[in-house]
Amino acid sequence: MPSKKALVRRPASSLAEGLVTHVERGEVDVDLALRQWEAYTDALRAHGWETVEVDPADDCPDSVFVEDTVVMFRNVALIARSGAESRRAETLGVEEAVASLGCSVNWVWEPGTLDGGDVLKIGDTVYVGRGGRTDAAGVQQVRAAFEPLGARVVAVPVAKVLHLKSAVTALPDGTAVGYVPHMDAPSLFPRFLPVPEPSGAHVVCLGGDKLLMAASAPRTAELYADLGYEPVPVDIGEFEKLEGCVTCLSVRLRDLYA
Ligand SMILES: NC(=O)NCCC[C@H](N)C(=O)O
Repeated sequence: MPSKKALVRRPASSLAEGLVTHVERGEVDVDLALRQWEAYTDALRAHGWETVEVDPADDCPDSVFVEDTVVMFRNVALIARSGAESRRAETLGVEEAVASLGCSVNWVWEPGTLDGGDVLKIGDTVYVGRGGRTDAAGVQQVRAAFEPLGARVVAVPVAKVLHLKSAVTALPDGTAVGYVPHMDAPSLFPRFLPVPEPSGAHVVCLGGDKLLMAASAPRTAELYADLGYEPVPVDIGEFEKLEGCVTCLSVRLRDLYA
């Protein structure tokens, strides 16, 4: 039976110093961010996900964006090596967490770089964004780690946004959903639905027809509802100021052995 666990990591007290690359820095309210994070994790639990907290890392401002530190394929965890040097120390607690859940653990090795936000899985196809955080060696290491397990890795150029998944994710039926002005190569996705808002392109499939998504994309929520999905909106405004989105606040573990 598939597992329904999700790694999450409490926001660091230093959250307000998180990186910004493609947006202007806005003031982050850390208390509000904590309340938004709690509501986000409540939404996961309300839909049957057991949340597993990685130990907090107060000296790593971006550590709440746990998705960037590890990529799962089946029960194999590939520990990332961020293209942002200031984020590299985040992986320590994550290694411990995935190992204690019984995952087989691999690492992206120097000089390769990879952020988990650049990896989008649709079935056995693993799209890897090659952009500001993930380099060619990182893409190659994803191939080496996952293709022997049956994955097909497709490299996708990413120049306009932080990560591949800043611009495109996927619905439960495998349709890619993306905000075209932020994409470099939409034609790489064989089944593709354009959405009208940047944050509408970010969905976390909660199970069945439920889609966790940002409250900042009401028109896209209407589009999904009209297609028979049930949007579950959460306000993650403080994380959006740091280029975060709903996907980056958790890592779902759906194929654990135990
Ligand atoms: N996967 C993601 O979308 N991660 C967001 C990371 C935001 C963080 N401030 C960063 O620049 O690394």
